[in-house]
Amino acid sequence: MVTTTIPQPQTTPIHSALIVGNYCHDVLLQGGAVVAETLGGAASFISNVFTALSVSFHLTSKVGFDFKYPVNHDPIVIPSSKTTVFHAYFDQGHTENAHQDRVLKRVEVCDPINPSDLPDKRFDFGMAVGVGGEILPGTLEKMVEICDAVFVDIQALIRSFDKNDGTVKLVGLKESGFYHLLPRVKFLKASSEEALFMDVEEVRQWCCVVVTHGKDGCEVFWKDGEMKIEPFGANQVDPTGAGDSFLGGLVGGLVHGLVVPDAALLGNLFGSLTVGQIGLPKFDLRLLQRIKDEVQRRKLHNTCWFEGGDDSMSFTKPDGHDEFRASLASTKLVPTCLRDVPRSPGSVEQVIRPPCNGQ
Ligand SMILES: Nc1ncnc2c1ncn2[C@@H]1O[C@H](COP(=O)(O)OP(=O)(O)OP(=O)(O)O)[C@@H](O)[C@H]1O
Ligand SMILES: O[C@H]1[C@H](O)[C@@H](O)[C@H](O)[C@@H](O)[C@H]1O
Repeated sequence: MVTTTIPQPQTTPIHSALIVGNYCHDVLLQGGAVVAETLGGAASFISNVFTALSVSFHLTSKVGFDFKYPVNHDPIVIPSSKTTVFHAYFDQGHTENAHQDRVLKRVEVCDPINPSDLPDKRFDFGMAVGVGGEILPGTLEKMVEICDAVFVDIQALIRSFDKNDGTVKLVGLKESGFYHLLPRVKFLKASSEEALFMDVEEVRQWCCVVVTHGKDGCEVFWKDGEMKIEPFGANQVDPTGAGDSFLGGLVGGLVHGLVVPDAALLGNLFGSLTVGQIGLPKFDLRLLQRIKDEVQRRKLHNTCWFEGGDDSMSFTKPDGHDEFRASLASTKLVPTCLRDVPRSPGSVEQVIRPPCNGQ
């Protein structure tokens, strides 16, 4: 019998995604002076990358009556509360238990996100991406119940805040109150500073762990192996949100059918694009189109790894990985034009002067 294969149309898979974490106001300070004020929060950086990559999502975020930025996905406004505010001090780095490149202080805090604030429906995947302690253990528990796969930024779990001045400190993951939920989490992202507060060897038995290393790229750890993923060059002016955009790029890549090592390259690319701008980055439209074209050409799956694809295949560095990296790097080489830059949410930020010079 002769059989024919009907060619399938090239479409972007539709997924239902849930992002959970509060928007915040970021104030960048250097030498005792305010150098910029911008929209912040991992939820805003990730939404920005998802929108750039045409990934649709539902967002649960809380802000206060004073929230001052336009956003595409409306937050829940709490009339009796102020919006969470972080002050980032760029000349006080290298203190014990703090971010290496800056000291962060949470100077206002909005209400936590309760389990009852989450929608009563199921999602293909969810992202727990709090910044100010707003995600409670019960909230993460509900997320793992209503989402088929959950991605977690460890900063949502291990931050504590000094009682007097709000300085961000980190606690061990085991002591965080979230540890028992890790076997139900698919993916945990940590910066190299945050990774010191977890036992990577233990956690990788349960979920995929990715550790970001700033300008040196990232490492992916899973049960049976690990892999270093090369970075992209950048002229860093503000590191804020690099990890968030990284996570947006990585998950966006998985949604588009990339395997984990290739998706991590996309994460590195969006991290590098973010450090080159102050606050929430604006992506050039032609650059985005080139990135999306490369991703479409590269995708090896029609389903995602987190939808139960072949694990061994998803974690092996596939043939053509280095060529994919080179083609992504080349998307940045074509000169961009300011008039192509879309006005994204948060574009009314006030920038007074850059917080740090390129390295
Ligand atoms: N200077 C840089 N040059 C190129 N790429 C960078 C640079 N800094 C960060 N990146 C990219 O962004 C990713 C995340 O950066 P980083 O490790 O600093 O995260 P983070 O500490 O969580 O960031 P943040 O807390 O500021 O959001 C890195 O893995 C890398 O791919
Ligand atoms: O906007 C930033 C960003 O989301 C960072 O990832 C987070 O560490 C900060 O707390 C926040 O203010």
